[in-house]
Amino acid sequence: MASTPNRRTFLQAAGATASTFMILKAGSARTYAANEKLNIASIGAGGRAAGDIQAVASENIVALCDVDQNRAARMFNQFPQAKQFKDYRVMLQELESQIDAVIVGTPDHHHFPASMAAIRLGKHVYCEKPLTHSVWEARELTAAARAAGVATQMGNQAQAAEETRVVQEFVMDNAIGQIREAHVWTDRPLRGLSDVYWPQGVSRPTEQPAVPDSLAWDLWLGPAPERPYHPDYAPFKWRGWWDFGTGALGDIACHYFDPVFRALQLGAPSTVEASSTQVNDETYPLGSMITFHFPARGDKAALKLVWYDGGLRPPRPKAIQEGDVMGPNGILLVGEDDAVLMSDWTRWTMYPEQRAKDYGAPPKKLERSPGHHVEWIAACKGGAAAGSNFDVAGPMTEAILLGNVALRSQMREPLTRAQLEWDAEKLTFTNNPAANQFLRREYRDGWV
Ligand SMILES: NC(=O)C1=CN([C@@H]2O[C@H](COP(=O)(O)OP(=O)(O)OC[C@H]3O[C@@H](n4cnc5c(N)ncnc54)[C@H](OP(=O)(O)O)[C@@H]3O)[C@@H](O)[C@H]2O)C=CC1
Ligand SMILES: O=C1CO[C@H](CO)[C@@H](O)[C@@H]1O
Repeated sequence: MASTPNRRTFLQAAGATASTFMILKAGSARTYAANEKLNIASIGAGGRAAGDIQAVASENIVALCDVDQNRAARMFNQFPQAKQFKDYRVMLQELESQIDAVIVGTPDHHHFPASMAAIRLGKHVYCEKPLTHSVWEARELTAAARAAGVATQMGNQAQAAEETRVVQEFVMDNAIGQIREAHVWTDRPLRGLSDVYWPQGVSRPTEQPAVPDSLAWDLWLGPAPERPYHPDYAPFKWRGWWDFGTGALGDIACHYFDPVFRALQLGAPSTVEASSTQVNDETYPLGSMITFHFPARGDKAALKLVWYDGGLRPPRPKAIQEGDVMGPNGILLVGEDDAVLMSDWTRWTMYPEQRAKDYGAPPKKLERSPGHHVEWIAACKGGAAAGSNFDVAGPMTEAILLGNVALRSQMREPLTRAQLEWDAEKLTFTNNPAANQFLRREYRDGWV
């Protein structure tokens, strides 16, 4: 099933920004016959992208694009009929009329250019988390997807899980009373006490090893400023570098903030403030704490949400006895009378134990998901919007990435430890204009 010409809803004016070319043809959505399959292209075929491709393999996988032929080899072999590319710009141009939907499973610095290129052609998009690299990009991409009327999903798969429904039902049932405080923590970028997932708090390597034969380094860099190849960037370790990744916060918060945002119906924060170990211009710090304040919403009280990474954790609440595990990653909602709900991301548990026994389980009120990728495929075929469509994922990504702006602002005198006041409507910090420079980034020519 290929896109019909009237599925192409955008005309890109040269040099225009996303918000300047929202041209959507009425009635452009097409209908799908029963059992008709989507034609899907994937940008990224190794790493996480391989998992995303497998998850939609019941559709037609028509094209695979990866800058590293070795890492893509497994998917290339599994889908021999798929056309192979190294440059997604070329792929989208050549196969425009044969593609319905696109997966973006690249490192974070490509999420916006790749997703935006697909949306401009009227393609449905599944983009890995975090939705974008900068706050501005999240706003632009969300607006573009909405205007194009394409089906979208961000890759925070736990949004579809049973446990994410359960915590919402706990809160709907007022199980621990009004929630004014929440804490979210991760071990990233550390792996235990003596290992790391990826480097942070380091400076740029000076050695210049040869680029592996299988890797198109300039395409890997894409929109990011030019620099020599180093294995400390690709694969996987790009997460800790400002130019490529979004640090521990960008890596994990799209998973762990999601149930908090859903259960407590959070939108934009009113303030954000960071405290961390040393920050430099190359990498995110080794450890940080970021505090977000959210205003009251309907019957829900104002909320303080604190993020911890690099192995930092919140103080143990009274309700959780010493000896009870507060693992390397977790989420804590603090209610009234010392009651809390805590998750290790697989299961939510209420404390104190006796209160949990007396309460039991919350009434089942929410519809269950058929699966995260299944939701997106159904939405592409005209079904309901997926749970992390960009209207949901975009605003949460914006809020999360504000934390990185607060972190980076610490480097600039006189911004040290400033509490940044956020005007979401105007996409600007009102009390600290110097911080606004970190809301967006520059791109190399030819990418956005
Ligand atoms: N939802 C989830 O549970 C998970 C999500 N993720 C997300 O998935 C994304 C990818 O992460 P991860 O798989 O660890 O990263 P990798 O570094 O392994 O990159 C994934 C693949 O994309 C390729 N790639 C890199 N740049 C391009 C490009 N310009 N065009 C096409 N392909 C490209 C990589 O090639 P190369 O080997 O050369 O880099 C690699 O094969 C991230 O956004 C991450 O946050 C990651 C893990 C789990
Ligand atoms: O879920 C995940 C598992 O860990 C990876 C490394 O931190 C993340 O990128 C990914 O989103």
